[in-house]
Amino acid sequence: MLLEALSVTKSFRGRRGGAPVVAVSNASLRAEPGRFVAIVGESGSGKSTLARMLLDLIPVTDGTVELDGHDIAQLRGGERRAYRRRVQAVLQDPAGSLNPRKRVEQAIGEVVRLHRIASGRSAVRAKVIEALELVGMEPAGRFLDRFPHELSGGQRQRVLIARAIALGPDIIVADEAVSALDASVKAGVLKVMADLTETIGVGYVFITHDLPVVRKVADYVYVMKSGEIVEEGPKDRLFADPQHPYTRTLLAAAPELAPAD
Ligand SMILES: Nc1ncnc2c1ncn2[C@@H]1O[C@H](COP(=O)(O)OP(=O)(O)OP(=O)(O)O)[C@@H](O)[C@H]1O
Repeated sequence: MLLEALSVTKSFRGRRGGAPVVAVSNASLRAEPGRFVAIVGESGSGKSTLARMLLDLIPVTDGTVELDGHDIAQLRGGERRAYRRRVQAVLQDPAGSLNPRKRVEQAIGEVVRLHRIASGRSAVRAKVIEALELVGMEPAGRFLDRFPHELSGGQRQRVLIARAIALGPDIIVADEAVSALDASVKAGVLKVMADLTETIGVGYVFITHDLPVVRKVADYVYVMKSGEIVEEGPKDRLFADPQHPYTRTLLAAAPELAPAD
């Protein structure tokens, strides 16, 4: 399975007749199962817009997003539903990704039913428990009846990850998924995410402005600036020998990440 953005551009209509905003310009990237790909760049560089195009939430203005060589804009009905299952979003919890009135079992269980991963109360529950265990929430039974406000920030983020992996995705597009967490909690959640590339073989497009995070977990890095990908490469190469002045500036400004707990 291969997910690609091929020279994608997104422009938004300018406010009150102003010039259009080109949020993403001619960007190409590749993501595949088992691989941790990161997109870094400062606020407003177009990362979230690129993520939303990959997730099929907004259409591209130009270029294509392709799954195994098929333009996702052409997908219909069942094919589009399958895409929505295979490419999952994990956003940061403060964005209101979890409904405050739903318990953990319901929050995860309802997407499991919706995508027909399992049906029947006990099969759905088993799937929910399996997903919670994969993100380190053990014993999972303790968390099933909790509401989001009864969980810590790190636990809420794990529930969001569990909800995504319960569907057996190939790729998770994570937009600032750990950015709001305290340093030590962040390291734990990151480790859970990184481990999933091996335990279930999921791949990531991990969007962040946080370079220490990238340094810790990414295999391959794309650097975005003003809507363009200005540099890309395997993490070790990029950190050891940044080519673009913007990448060098980013690296110079990055603090160290706290050690994992
Ligand atoms: N719906 C929209 N209408 C108009 N302009 C938009 C829209 N969405 C994003 N933009 C603009 O596109 C540019 C890129 O925004 P985007 O949110 O993709 O950047 P980002 O790198 O994700 O930043 P952040 O880290 O702050 O979320 C910004 O100039 C933003 O104002």
